[in-house]
This record gives sequence, structure tokens and C-alpha cells, in this order.
Amino acid sequence: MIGMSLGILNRLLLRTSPPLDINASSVILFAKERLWRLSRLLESDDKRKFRHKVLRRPPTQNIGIIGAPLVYGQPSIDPIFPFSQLNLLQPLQGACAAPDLLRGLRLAEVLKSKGANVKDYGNLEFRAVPNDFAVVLGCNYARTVGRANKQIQDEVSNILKNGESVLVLGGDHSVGLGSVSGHAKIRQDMALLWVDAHPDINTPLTSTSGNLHGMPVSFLVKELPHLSPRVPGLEWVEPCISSRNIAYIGLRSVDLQEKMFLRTLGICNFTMEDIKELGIDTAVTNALDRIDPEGKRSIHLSFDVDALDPLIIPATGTPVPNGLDFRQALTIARIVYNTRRMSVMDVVELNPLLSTPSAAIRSAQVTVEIIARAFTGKRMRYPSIRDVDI
Ligand SMILES: NC(=[NH2+])NCCC[C@H](N)C(=O)O
Ligand SMILES: [Mn+2]
Ligand SMILES: [Mn+2]
Repeated sequence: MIGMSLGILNRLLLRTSPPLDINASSVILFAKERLWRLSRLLESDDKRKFRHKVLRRPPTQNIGIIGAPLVYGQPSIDPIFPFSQLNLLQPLQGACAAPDLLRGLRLAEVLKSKGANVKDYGNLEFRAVPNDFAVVLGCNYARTVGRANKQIQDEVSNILKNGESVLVLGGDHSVGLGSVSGHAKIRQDMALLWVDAHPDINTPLTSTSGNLHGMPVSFLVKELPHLSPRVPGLEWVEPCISSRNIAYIGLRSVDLQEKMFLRTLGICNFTMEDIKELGIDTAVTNALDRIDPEGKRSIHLSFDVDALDPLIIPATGTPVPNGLDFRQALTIARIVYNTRRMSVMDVVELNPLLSTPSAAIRSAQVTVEIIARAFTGKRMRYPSIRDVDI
């Protein structure tokens, strides 16, 4: 029996030059040597794979943070006569506090601890144009919003020129005007993933609210400019992206005219209904395939926190029920991170004044985690609320 198996081993192990007078201990020695060689081989194979990974790992992320505390793109209330249309109207306050709240939750430190280099450029300073509420061509505060967005455009393009990725902390979603056009100025071949309960593609003529945070996409899409009149303050905005390179995730509050634009332009969109049916992975992967079929474009992630369910992020100005859950939001961020091509992320519409303070902090913590995932692909550990310095 031993002789037979020795014979087989002999043939297996020493096929090339089988010694004739082989004994058990020498076979074991040979076998050991073979195993050792095999393990060396496997090890070097592992090392090769590892080296491959190291090579493919992108250079350390350099992130530039800018605060864009703009509030003039959102609904207005009259603090004294809430239902009057007189001249005391003021935009909802609170979204301007979001950048500092996120900083207070150690946003930069979290990103650094995940291996990124972070430079905080501070908050842009916006000045309101006097007597600007007057609805000009269907837009409220057009000059104020226009001027602020020009500043955002310049800042975003300068930071991109420095070789850094950009994180724009809004503010309301009208900051998308400056942010996307600043991105397109430097990288013409960009693709836009708009994560939001709303498509924000009203034009000044179709918007029923006149609020510019519901319109930025219409100013940016190349196929729509004929519908957007030259609004004073916004003349500088050049349509810079084709509807083919835009996709929406999380829609569930779409105005009638917006629906028509999405249909006629064939803009890729995955509503909450679609996400329920397909799963978030499939929705986001398909969206990216559609807007960036060759996988080469620079990705712009415009993330409106109202895409999440108001039970998770109640601190926002236009909440809509039945939104994304936390896990789904993290999945979107991870898939976008995995492209390694996200150059700009906007995080908008977080309004700490519209919920209880502890709910506002939780909303902001969720937001920090989503940002960390989108820029570094990594999870973070929650800071304890006692550590928070606001
Ligand atoms: N960024 C937002 N939260 N937009 C809400 C827009 C709501 C509505 N569609 C409007 O045009 O006013
Ligand atoms: Mn939005
Ligand atoms: Mn929204």
C-alpha cells in the first residue's frame, strides 16, 4: 500500500526526473520542498495582487472645503405678517448655519483621519443686493443669488485648478448654479448626479414659487436655455452640461412642467418608486453608466439632504416623506467613491433651525458620514454628542 502511494507520489511530485530508489522520508522532504515553493509562489502572487492594488489606489485625496451659506434661493416668510405679500419678506433662515455646524462636528478631522488632505477655505461672504425680493422674470432675489453664485463658480474652479477636489457646503440648492458651472469650466467632460427629492429643473417661467433653489438645473442644461430668459443677475450663467450627462436619484416631488422636461429631454431618473423596485445599487450603477458610459468623466455629486427621509433628516426646508434611508444614502456615496472620479460634491439644504437642536445635530452627523463615505469610501465612528462644539 505504502509502496503504491509512494509510486504515485513519486510520479506526481517528481515527474521530471524520478529517482528510482526513493524512500518515504525523501518523498516527504520533496513534498515539503514542493509545498514550500508553492507557498512562495502563492505569496508572490499575493504580493503581485497587493502591488496592483497599491498602484491602483488613487493618490491621497486633496479636498478643498468651501462654505456657501446662501439662503436667498428658498421660500420666504414674512416674520411680522406671515401671509402678506408686502415688503418684509425674508428667506427662511438657518441653511446658512449648516457649514459651521458640519465643521463643529469635526468634518475636516474625520476626512483627515480617513487619509485625506483637507484645506478649509472658510465661508464665502455674500452680500444681499438691496431691495432684491421683487420678482424679476419669475425669480426671487435673482441678483443676490446670481452674484453669490458667481463667487461660488470662481472659488470652485480655482480650487479644482489647484488639483483639489471640492466640497461645497450650502446653503440652499441654488448654489448648484455656481458649483456645477465652476466644475464645467475646468472639466468640460463632466457628469452630474443629482440626489434629491426634487429635480430642481423649473425655469423662471414654469416655477410656481419663484424660488431659485427649485431651478438651478434648468439654467445649466444645454438643451433648455431657450426657456430661461436672461434673468438680471444671472446673465453670466452659461448652460454647460448636456441632458445626456445628468441623472437623478431619489425623486418624489416633481412639478408638472418638470415632469415634462424630464420626459422630453429623456433625462435619466430613478424615483423612490424605481429604487424600491430595483434596489439602490442597481439604480445608482445604471445612472452612472448612462451619464458616463465610458467611465471617464469627472463626476459632480449634488447632494440635497432632503433626498433622505425626513425621519432621518428633519432639519431641511422642503421635506418630502418616503425618502432614502441612511444605508441607501451611504450606498450612493460608496458607489460614487468607487468611480474614483468624483471631483465636486455639493451638500445642500441642511437647515438646523427647522428641527429641535438634537435632531439638527443628528441630521448633521448623518450628513458628515455621507460626505466621509463619498470622499474616502470609509465609514466613520460617530463623535459623541458631548464632544460636539457648536
Ligand atoms: N432644492 C430644493 N429643496 N428644491 C425644492 C423645490 C420645490 C419646488 N419644486 C419649487 O420649484 O419651488
Ligand atoms: Mn434640491
Ligand atoms: Mn430637494
